[in-house]
Amino acid sequence: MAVLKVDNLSISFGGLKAIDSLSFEVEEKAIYGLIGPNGAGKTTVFNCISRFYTPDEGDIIFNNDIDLQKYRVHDVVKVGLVRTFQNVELFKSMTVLENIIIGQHSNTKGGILAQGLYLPKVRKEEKRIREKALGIMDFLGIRGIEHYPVAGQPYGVMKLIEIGRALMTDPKLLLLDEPAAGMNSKETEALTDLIRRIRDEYDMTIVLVEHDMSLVMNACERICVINFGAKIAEGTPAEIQDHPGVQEAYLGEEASADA
Ligand SMILES: Nc1ncnc2c1ncn2[C@@H]1O[C@H](COP(=O)(O)OP(=O)(O)OP(=O)(O)O)[C@@H](O)[C@H]1O
Repeated sequence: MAVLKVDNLSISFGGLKAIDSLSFEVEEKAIYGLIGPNGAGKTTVFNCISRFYTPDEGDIIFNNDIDLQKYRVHDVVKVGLVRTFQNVELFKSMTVLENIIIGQHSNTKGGILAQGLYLPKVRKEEKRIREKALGIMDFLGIRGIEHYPVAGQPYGVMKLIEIGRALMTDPKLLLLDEPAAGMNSKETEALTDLIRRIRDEYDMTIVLVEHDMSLVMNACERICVINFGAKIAEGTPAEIQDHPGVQEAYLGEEASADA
């Protein structure tokens, strides 16, 4: 079953067609990569799926029959879709644990009155949330820093905290925007393994945008390549590596960088 279906998606900014009739499907429990040269439109696709942008044309169907365009940006998490950002978006003066717990905000049980009176069920709920966050920190290998502020943490750790916050929402689909950016090769290797473990242990589907080809080729089972907002190839990592159109798109990028 396709957990995400992007059908004929287009969006323009002024005269620029950032996404051009793009279609792709992501099977349940897949790790799916969306790649392409700088400015190809990858983050724009994520922004359309997660409702930051409203496309000019096309459909985005989640979990078989949920039309995501009927949801507002802060409601998509309730249907099981969550994303991380290219530039880490965290509350830097708050602690690591507080940042992770914020992810649970949409799923908290207990009404305003119960919370205001701090009734036993609210205390029990807080304990449950705290234990869940600490369990996620254990899983991510960042236990022990829960009471430190996020500011001052290494960039690679901040990326993990952002993933932890996303996991708190029990997503069915996780969108990772450049999870390896700013990581060294050892951290990227560990992240590749972690992405697979997240899929397996949390039983979810992952779509990632990434420039680091070692992560893309080792973590993803299927890859969609876009350039100038349009799909130029789709297939397994081996098929994508051998695809002449893909090599050309990336070589074009190198040539313009050299100029
Ligand atoms: N809000 C916006 N207003 C105007 N143009 C935009 C907007 N968002 C994206 N674009 C343009 O759309 C195109 C695609 O941008 P996008 O950020 O999606 O590319 P990308 O593939 O994610 O790039 P990179 O790999 O460099 O992050 C670019 O030309 C960008 O300048």
